[in-house]
Amino acid sequence: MDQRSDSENLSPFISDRVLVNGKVVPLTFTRDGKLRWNHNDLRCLNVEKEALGFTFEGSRIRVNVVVEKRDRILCFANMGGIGRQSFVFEPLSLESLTLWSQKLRDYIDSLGRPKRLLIFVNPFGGKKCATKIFVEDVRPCLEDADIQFTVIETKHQLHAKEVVKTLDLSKYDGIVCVSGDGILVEVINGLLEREDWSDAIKMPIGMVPAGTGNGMVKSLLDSAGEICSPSNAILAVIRGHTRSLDVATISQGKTRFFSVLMLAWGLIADIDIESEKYRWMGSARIDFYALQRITYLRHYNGRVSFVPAPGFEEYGEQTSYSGEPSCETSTSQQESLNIQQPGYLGSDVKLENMHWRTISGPFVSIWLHNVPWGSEDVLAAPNAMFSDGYLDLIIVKDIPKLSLLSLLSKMNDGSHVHCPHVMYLKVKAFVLEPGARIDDPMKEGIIDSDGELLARGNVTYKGNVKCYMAYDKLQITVDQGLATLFAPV
Ligand SMILES: Nc1ncnc2c1ncn2[C@@H]1O[C@H](COP(=O)(O)OP(=O)(O)OP(=O)(O)O)[C@@H](O)[C@H]1O
Repeated sequence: MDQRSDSENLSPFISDRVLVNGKVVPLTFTRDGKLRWNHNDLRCLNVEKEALGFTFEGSRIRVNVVVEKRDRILCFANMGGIGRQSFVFEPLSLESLTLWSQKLRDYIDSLGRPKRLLIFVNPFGGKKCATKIFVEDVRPCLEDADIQFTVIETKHQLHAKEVVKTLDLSKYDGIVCVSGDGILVEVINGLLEREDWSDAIKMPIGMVPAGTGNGMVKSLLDSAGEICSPSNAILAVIRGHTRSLDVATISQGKTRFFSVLMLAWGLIADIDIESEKYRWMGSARIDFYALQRITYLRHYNGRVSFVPAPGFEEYGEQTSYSGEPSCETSTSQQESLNIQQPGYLGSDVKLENMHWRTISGPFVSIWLHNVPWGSEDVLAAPNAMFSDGYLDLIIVKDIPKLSLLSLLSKMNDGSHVHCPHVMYLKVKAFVLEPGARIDDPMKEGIIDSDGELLARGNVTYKGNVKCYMAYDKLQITVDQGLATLFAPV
């Protein structure tokens, strides 16, 4: 809260007569960060909220401003809800010009905004329009804000992760992903696989929606009441506010995968991954394949164990920690990704000292979520919080097909969690022991984390993507607020 009195706030950094639109007017820059001038009527510009930066044009200063479209008078570019404008003034002497630029620079610097960004653009993500989004929505704002940036267009899967693992992080104040959630996950994994992971993971990461799901950036913008658009997303980066984000470590033997969005096994994973073969249908592929999966509903044997958050202890049966998953079975699909890393090993909490509960299958779906939105129109876990140190667990065991259909249709507003066939709780740690299908014990399932194929069992989806882990017991722990994201306030 601003402790300063009104008179302190209104005392000027600088007050002077300047030229605005050919007319000499008094202009004041007060300590509350507002520029005030009188041009026919009293005008006020909140530098922190509205100004991206300023540039010189000879003896004039151009303050580059963003305004919501409904407020705009003049707009140079249509940015989906946001317009770019500028306020130009001309100090009457060289000394005055120097003083104005110094005061504005000092104020903007005091806001802690990033000055140098590394930007990944994934031309392959979503509708393949990341490059267009970068050129039309992102770059003009960065230029207005006078931010230096280096752009890397990702060339293949794991390219962003490779870059981040060896990057000289001292050259940047943040990393921005113009992509879907996949590049974010690669960046997080790259940072945590570095030897200097404990410093590296403090690097703020920004997201600009250019993928299919965009669950993370939707969660960030929605939590601030903003629509999920590239312009709102890049403004959050430029303004430089951050929030911390829980990171889940999924481990199996010595293999680790760091997840920030979700883990799914059963129905959701099957729909997410297997519907890839209908990618030619566009976004309709998910609905089409979901219908197919409900019609021929699969039930999986298996077991989940978890440490419930306070208030959720009534779920499941009491059990004890069954020990770390050690996976001997290295499948051929997993080998190239199952590499020992020198980085972060996961939380060092004493899992054996915690109070474990367990639920046995058959299951229709197991879904763990770190943030509320799974994609722009799926509010998967309405109570999930960015840094509460817990994952939201959504379990569906048995359910009539019609109820399941209605449940899926309720996911766009999060009301599916109130369905009587759904268990919805928060957990601190989690163990998954995935089994085979009830109807055909020769067939197993898929484990999906953050849109990546984490593991696949026998005789299921045959995509040519390699898996990180074997279809076997795996464990998940949560590190509260380990990562940092640029976020609107
Ligand atoms: N040039 C490229 N060609 C092919 N794949 C790429 C390329 N660059 C990155 N990738 C891979 O594309 C995958 C998907 O990327 P991204 O997450 O940006 O989009 P998406 O899957 O459409 O969106 P979302 O994850 O939000 O659903 C990532 O796994 C990434 O490694």
